[in-house]
Amino acid sequence: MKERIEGFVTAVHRDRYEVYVNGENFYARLKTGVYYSDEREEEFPTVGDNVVLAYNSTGDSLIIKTKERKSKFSRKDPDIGKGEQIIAANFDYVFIMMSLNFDFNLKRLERYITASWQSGAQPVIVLTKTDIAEDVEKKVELVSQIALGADIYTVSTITGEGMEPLKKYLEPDKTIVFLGSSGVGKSTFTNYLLGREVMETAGIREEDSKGHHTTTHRQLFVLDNGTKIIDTPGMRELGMWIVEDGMDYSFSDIISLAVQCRFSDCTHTGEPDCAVRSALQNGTLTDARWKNYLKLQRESDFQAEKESRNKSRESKKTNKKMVRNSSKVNSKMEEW
Ligand SMILES: Nc1nc2c(ncn2[C@@H]2O[C@H](COP(=O)(O)OP(=O)(O)OP(=O)(O)O)[C@@H](O)[C@H]2O)c(=O)[nH]1
Ligand SMILES: [Zn+2]
Repeated sequence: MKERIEGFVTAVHRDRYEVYVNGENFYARLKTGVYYSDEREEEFPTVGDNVVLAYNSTGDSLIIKTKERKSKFSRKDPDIGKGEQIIAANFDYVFIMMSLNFDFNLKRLERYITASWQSGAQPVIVLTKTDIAEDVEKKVELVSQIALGADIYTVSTITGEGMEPLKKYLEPDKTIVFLGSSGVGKSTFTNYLLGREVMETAGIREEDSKGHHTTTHRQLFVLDNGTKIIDTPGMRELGMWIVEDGMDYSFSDIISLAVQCRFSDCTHTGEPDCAVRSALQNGTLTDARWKNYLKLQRESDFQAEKESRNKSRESKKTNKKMVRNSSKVNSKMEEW
């Protein structure tokens, strides 16, 4: 019998995964019987996922299980029946990066913050390019009004100003993802953390199905001290989806309250130490706003239920389609 080991996914390619186990990166494939059966028991792994493998010393190992995720970013994808495409998993902090000059936009920031709380991780707001920005103090004040529960930092990766305090997030066993528009300085920031190595050179060469060599990029870095950094093209696209989709993300205040409740599954209907109820009592959260939020939730629950009904009806068809789509998504990542 093959040896069973655990590791985490550092890159997703067309039909191969890079998995990191005890300081070593190697290739693995999904075990067909587990991942491609009609009653697919396991979620397809994504970057950051902890997986169980049947180790093979002479070739690709086989991934036999995707372990439960503590956090995830996903995107509803109408093309795949069940409709969820997981972008990244198991991160602790979402560094929401926004530039203090041309890119500064509070509405967008609010969406990023809400999406980050919903992912199950902690948002950290990093306002970049202080060296070329104006009215920094005023902008920070505006951000603090919508950032409830998230810490705010201002940095310049060019001068190094403000970078020191962020080092406290770089703990071993913590994982960080970056969320932000193109050009705000995510790569520059990552290179700074990596000691100014050039990210581009971290690419690896892989042979695609037609025998062509394609250069792909690292999707998860491990810093010397063990901190993991996820930087996938999917995260870059996610930023755009969050901005473009029709969902109302303007309830970041309520979501940041809810994560402060004593119980993580608090229903805010009478549990002790409920941050939502106490905000309603002291007036920091108005009744009207709370009711509005509940209404929105009911609507999205109804939507989700409808989707799952449709899904079970089309279960068989969907499963086959999902397999096709997942390889499409992966190949899209490679093109980046
Ligand atoms: N003045 C100034 N420029 C910066 C700073 N950080 C990044 N830049 C510049 O901003 C530009 C974009 O930076 P990137 O790090 O590539 O931005 P990105 O967020 O990774 O962008 P994408 O790769 O498109 O997602 C580059 O020209 C950087 O040199 C900063 O703190 N101050
Ligand atoms: Zn509560």
